[in-house]
Amino acid sequence: MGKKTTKQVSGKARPPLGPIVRSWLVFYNAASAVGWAYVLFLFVRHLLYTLPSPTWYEGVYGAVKDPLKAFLPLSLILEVLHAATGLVPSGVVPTALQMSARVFMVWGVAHLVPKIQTTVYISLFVVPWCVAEVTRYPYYVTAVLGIKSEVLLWCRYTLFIVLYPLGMFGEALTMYAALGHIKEGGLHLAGIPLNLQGAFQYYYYFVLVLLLAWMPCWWPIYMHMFRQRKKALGKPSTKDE
Ligand SMILES: CCCCCCCCCCCCC[C@@H](O)CC(=O)SCCNC(=O)CCNC(=O)[C@H](O)C(C)(C)COP(=O)(O)OP(=O)(O)OC[C@H]1O[C@@H](n2cnc3c(N)ncnc32)[C@H](O)[C@@H]1OP(=O)(O)O
Repeated sequence: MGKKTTKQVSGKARPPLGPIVRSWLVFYNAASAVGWAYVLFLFVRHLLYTLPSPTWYEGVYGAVKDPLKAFLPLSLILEVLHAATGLVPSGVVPTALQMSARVFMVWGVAHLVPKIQTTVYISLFVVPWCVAEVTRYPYYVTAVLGIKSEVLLWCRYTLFIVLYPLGMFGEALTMYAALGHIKEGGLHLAGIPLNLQGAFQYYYYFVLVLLLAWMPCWWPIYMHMFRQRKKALGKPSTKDE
């Protein structure tokens, strides 16, 4: 009833954000941007220390693992909570799939399978994650504050076209390579080898099923991003909705 609403990329009309929600989202998005920028910084610093060595990639996981292990599970919970409570108009399912996929890659694959940590595959997904997030979160900060930044808007809804397939293939290759090590009994928890004769032998099948699920789960999210892009960067509609 005469309530002021704004219509945005999500296509959902929603009332303007209150000061507490706005402040929280600015804080959360700014902190996330800093977190991802820090991971990218650790990666670049590692490159500067190790290049042109042909084995530069071996220490990448060691360089970036601590912040990733700490803040990815927290951001999974918060992003899903934001979407589920309507604080942000994101879909709960794509958000939950996207974030749990990342937590799984770090904790369920890289952490548990030490032999995978020194492979080049780690860089194939960590770099696309970082590049996507150092533009996505600053874009959200400007969106929440009502600031228009054409550059951030363009980056948020364009870079994913390349980064998403790259990240997905990096993740899939990592899982595929990890399967071989898991079969050989290369599953470790806190440095202790896990007994593959016991319940942990099922972990091989668990990772295999997820690897097979990656493609069908990834494609709808990628298509979702193209729809968002069309709404964000497409020609403005002349129709008044
Ligand atoms: C053990 C279980 C494991 C299960 C795994 C199952 C398999 C899953 C396979 C998945 C494959 C994943 C591959 C992937 O990991 C590879 C990569 O990520 S590579 C790097 C490139 N990636 C990206 O660019 C994607 C980054 N992620 C996202 O964009 C989101 O997570 C996603 C859910 C995919 C899409 O987000 P969303 O729907 O929210 O789109 P929008 O950004 O357009 O937002 C819509 C509106 O909501 C507002 N919004 C959203 N978040 C915020 C926020 N934090 N603060 C403020 N506002 C926010 C946004 O502004 C839009 O608002 P409006 O409509 O008003 O304009």
